[in-house]
Parts: sequence; C-alpha cells; structure tokens
Amino acid sequence: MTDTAGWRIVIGNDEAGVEYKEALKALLEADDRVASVVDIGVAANDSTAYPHLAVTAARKVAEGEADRALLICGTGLGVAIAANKVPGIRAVTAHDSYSVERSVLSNNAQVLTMGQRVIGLELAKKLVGEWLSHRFDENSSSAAKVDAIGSYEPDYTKAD
Ligand SMILES: O=C(CO)[C@H](O)COP(=O)(O)O
Repeated sequence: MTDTAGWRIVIGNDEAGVEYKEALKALLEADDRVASVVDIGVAANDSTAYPHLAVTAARKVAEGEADRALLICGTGLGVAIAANKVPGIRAVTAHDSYSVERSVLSNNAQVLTMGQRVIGLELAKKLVGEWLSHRFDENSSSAAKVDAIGSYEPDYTKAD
C-alpha cells in the first residue's frame, strides 16, 4: 500500500466466524483508509474447514493481490496456523490493543486473526480500527528481525 492508496484487504471466515466477518467487513467497507475488501469467507451453512479459506486469503496477500487479511474462526488460532503455511506470510491471533499494534510494528504481520468465540464484537471492531492505523517501518530496528524470520523459510528453489 502507498501512503495515499488505502489498504486492500481480504477478509475470510469459517462457519464459526460468520457473524463477526459480516460486522467487520461492514466496518472496513465504511473506512476511508480501506481501498477494497474482498470476501473469501463462507456462509453460515457452509462447513468448509478453516485451513482452506485461510490459505486462499494468505495466498492473495503473498501474491500481491491484497495488502492484508483479516480472518475469523472460532478461536482465531486455526486460521493463523494455516495462513502461516503460505511462504512469506506472518499471521497472528491478537485480541488486545498492544498485541495488534506490535503485530504490525514488531512483526510486520500482514494477517490478523480473531476468534468469534473469544472476543466481544465491540472490542474486535475497535481493534480492527486500530489495526488500520499501524504501518510497519522498514527502517525500524524490528526490520532485521522480521528478515530473520524469512531466512528460516524453506527455499524450494534449492531442491534437488
Ligand atoms: O476455531 C476454529 C479453529 O481454530 C474453528 O472455527 C473450529 O474448529 P473446530 O474446533 O475443530 O471445529
């Protein structure tokens, strides 16, 4: 994202996250800091397992179609674990203000996940609003540490 363009966000959920996905999607769509919202989540009667939608969303970020992803499941945990399987993706579950801030400023996480069965909706909305205001500083002391995370990713180009 450039300073002026607005975030391109992909949002997703499994059947345990439908209600919050709808509420948070509406919040994002009404926010001037957001350029676009792409919904890859499932409907209430769709039992698609959370890893599939998490990886779909994470791939959109990894491939540059979106800047960030917001994923909702029952706990937020499964979608984070699955999204982190996509090379280049840093996905975190965060249900408090400080963790949301540091997920961006320390970890340059592009994917935020939350659990509909864990956090109240009003707090989730507040945190998503805060999330939009945080931007990673590539010149910060955290940048080398984030690079170090990437250095542990498998390099498939070296496969025999
Ligand atoms: O929270 C979930 C995964 O972390 C998901 O919404 C429910 O998963 P389940 O407990 O395996 O049904």
